[in-house]
Amino acid sequence: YTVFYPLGGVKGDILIDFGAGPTIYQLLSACEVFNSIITSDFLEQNREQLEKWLKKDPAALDWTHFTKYVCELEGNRDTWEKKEETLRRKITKVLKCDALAEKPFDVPMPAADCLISCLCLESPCQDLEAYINILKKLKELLKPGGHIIIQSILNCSYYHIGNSCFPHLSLSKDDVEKSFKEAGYEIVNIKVLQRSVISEMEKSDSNGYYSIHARKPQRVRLH
Ligand SMILES: C[S@@+](CC[C@H](N)C(=O)[O-])C[C@H]1O[C@@H](n2cnc3c(N)ncnc32)[C@H](O)[C@@H]1O
Repeated sequence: YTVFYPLGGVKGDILIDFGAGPTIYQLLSACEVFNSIITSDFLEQNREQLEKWLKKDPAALDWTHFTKYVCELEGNRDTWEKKEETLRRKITKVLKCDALAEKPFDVPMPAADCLISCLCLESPCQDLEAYINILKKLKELLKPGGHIIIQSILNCSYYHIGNSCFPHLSLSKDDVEKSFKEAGYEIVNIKVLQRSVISEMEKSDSNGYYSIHARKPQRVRLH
């Protein structure tokens, strides 16, 4: 939440959320500073969950706990209903995305001011080359000078949800920084938070979180 205006200065017209899963928590601050939000996920069942939340379907996931918390961080817990309404109004599309496809979206996309992606890219990417490749493809979705904000976990090779175990590309902070540079971004900031609880390692072997904010250069560099 500190990345977005007024604290971090990031704002604009169009925001893309890549690989949102069934979740909206990552858009709760952003919805105040973007006019239009395109959210997306690879799986149909996740996109259905997002549509349910948008339609206020009684079977939709309940995000009110998260909304109240974000409002509290922003200084006014009482405005949570207004914030949910703002977010519902600003999400204009729920699209299918695929990090491994030649084009991440199979429909024409408007150039975005910002793209965010949380806990997503390391699952489909099998190696560093694939991670750099998707970063390059995501850059094509941005306006010159556009922002990219990726948040995920570090040095993680697997994670469990319920009885399922998911593979995960294990990246160090150094790998992340090198990949963004290799993909042609200008890094604004990278933050790392070490994992404080080292119990429950059977659920995931990650040792921390990273959050990187980078920009597509304004102009193509001529070598
Ligand atoms: C751990 S979830 C993260 C969801 C959400 N962004 C969050 O922060 O909770 C990983 C997401 O990656 C998506 N995913 C898996 N393969 C993908 C692919 N090839 N392209 C894009 N997203 C993919 C999954 O559908 C899933 O929603």
